[in-house]
Amino acid sequence: MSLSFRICSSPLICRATLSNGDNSRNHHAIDAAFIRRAADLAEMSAGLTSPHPNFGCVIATSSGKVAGEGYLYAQGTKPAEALAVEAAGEFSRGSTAYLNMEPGDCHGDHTAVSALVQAGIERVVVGIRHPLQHLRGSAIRELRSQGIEVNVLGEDFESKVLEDARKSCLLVNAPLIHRACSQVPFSVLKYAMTLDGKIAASSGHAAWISSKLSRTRVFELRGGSDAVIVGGNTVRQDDPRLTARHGQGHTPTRIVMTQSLDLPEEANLWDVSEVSTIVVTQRGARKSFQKYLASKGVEVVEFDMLNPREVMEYFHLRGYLSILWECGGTLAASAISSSVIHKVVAFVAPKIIGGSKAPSPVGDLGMVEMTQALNLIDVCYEQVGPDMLVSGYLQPIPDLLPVIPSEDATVEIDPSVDPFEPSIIFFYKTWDLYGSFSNFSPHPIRMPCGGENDDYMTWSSVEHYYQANKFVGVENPMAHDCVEKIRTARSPEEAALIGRSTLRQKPELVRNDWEDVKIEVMYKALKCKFSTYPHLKSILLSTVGSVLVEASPHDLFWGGGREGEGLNYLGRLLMQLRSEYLDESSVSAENTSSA
Ligand SMILES: NC(=O)C1=CN([C@@H]2O[C@H](COP(=O)(O)OP(=O)(O)OC[C@H]3O[C@@H](n4cnc5c(N)ncnc54)[C@H](OP(=O)(O)O)[C@@H]3O)[C@@H](O)[C@H]2O)C=CC1
Ligand SMILES: Nc1c(N[C@@H]2O[C@H](COP(=O)(O)O)[C@@H](O)[C@H]2O)[nH]c(=O)[nH]c1=O
Repeated sequence: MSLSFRICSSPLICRATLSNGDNSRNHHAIDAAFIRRAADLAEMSAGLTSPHPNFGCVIATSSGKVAGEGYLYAQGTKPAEALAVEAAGEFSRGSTAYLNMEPGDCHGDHTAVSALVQAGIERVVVGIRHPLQHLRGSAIRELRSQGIEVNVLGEDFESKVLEDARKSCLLVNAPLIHRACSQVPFSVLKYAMTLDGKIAASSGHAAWISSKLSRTRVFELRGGSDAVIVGGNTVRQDDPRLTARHGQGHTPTRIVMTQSLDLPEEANLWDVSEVSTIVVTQRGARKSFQKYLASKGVEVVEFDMLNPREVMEYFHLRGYLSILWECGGTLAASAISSSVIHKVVAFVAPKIIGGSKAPSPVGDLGMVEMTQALNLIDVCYEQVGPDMLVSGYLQPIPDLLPVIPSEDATVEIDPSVDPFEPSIIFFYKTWDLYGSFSNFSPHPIRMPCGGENDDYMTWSSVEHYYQANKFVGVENPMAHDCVEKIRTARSPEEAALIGRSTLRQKPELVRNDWEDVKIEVMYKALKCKFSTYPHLKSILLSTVGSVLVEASPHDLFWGGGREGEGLNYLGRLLMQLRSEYLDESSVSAENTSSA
């Protein structure tokens, strides 16, 4: 079965026609086709302004007619959903709205949600949930609370055709999804090469390999990126402009990566009258040239270790979502080796230039056998004028299902958690609302000291017990001293300080099996604490259904990390304990009722 669209302008009544005439039975195919259309619309907003989430919306009537469409023009402009219902007018009432992605903003009068509600939309189909943790699920909940049926692909129903449609939604917002899941911007390596695999002649001359049409596509790619990056050699060789001459809004920042800072005094990139340029270099490189660049308005950023990963982490922190790499093979190889390149876009021109010294798109990666070659995924082929455009991903788009902070395994640990709409309780400092979950909370526990005699001792906090256990059982008087120092430490902070610094400075005092037993040690201490203090157990049980996350930005093992990158083992152990207490109480309730 095939589905075809005719897009009309005003009055925007278009038709999605099922070729076999049956438009009632195959709902999945219809939903999938409209969602793909919403993703195509979303794609249109890429590059009109600085990259932002791309939103598209299709309003379809119950008979499968497209009544209205819209896409977000730029951040702060009318939501795609509002544009679509406006276009659909009275046809919105009772219709279905197809959204490539859950809207972020759902409170107030001029949001996507209010537009859909006020227009009388009956059903909303969402391609993917919003990838950012703090926004995910809110709009869906709000729509449902207003009585609108909401279906999310992959959650409410699954099929191959819907999975493909969902993928198009992931792809159209790949940079945002990467931002939500990793510490680097989404990076695309683009190059133009001859049929014999050269990106320039042996002389270094490269203007031009690809056709004018292909180069226009490059302008569009630039327009959809936050920044374009090249290496020092490309600046010396090509004197590029790297502007997005596609006639529309956004122009990306230009970035030059150079170790030597041995760059020409006159270069197109030093003209920052329309677009800015940032030069990233090794700390201390050519200070006088740095001053010269600064006088031209070029920003220079020094790095202790100039490498693609450090540079990408830096631009991630500066808020960059997507980067287009237009460098030569030397820097490209370094970037691929550092795993910062996610997608490759190659224009292959039907030309042969030859030359054993002519540069190729990717320098040495240290591979010696074809079995080591990197295989692209989701490869696309497209003819652009005389050239062939081959693109594909070096790394898959991270999937968003199911979404639990820090670890998908949370649901396995605690089945009471809804994998799709987890409510999250963060705890960290002892004075916070759930501060008693912290290991630093002032709740002494009585536990065996772990030595040979296994006498019970009182530990001022879980932290005291946990830190001391690093050195328990080690046949060294200094280890015994350390345990005692930690046990008598005046605060959990002091206990942590002694434990952590001794582990770093005198690793020989740490028990050999520490890495294997530390989770068990923590679990026992937590179990003792929550069993000793009934009111703490009640607080823990009151959180049923919520994900517990220790909001430590530094501790990526016990805590959830700054952006959910931590393993959150403390949160996980507390959820496990909660689950066990729940099981115990349901067993005792059963016993009481059967007695
Ligand atoms: N057809 C096409 O699509 C393209 C063709 N070209 C052509 O390629 C040739 C240049 O290729 P190439 O020499 O590989 O140029 P690159 O753009 O890869 O520049 C390499 C330079 O990048 C800088 N650099 C900074 N950090 C690193 C790092 N960690 N690893 C590697 N490099 C780093 C260094 O600059 P420094 O020496 O200043 O310290 C290095 O010399 C030119 O002939 C150009 O015309 C270039 C781009 C695209
Ligand atoms: N030679 C070559 C490309 N080269 C890339 O384009 C840069 C020049 O950009 P600009 O100065 O803005 O026109 C150059 O430094 C290099 O990064 N690109 C292509 O699409 N096709 C080509 O054939």
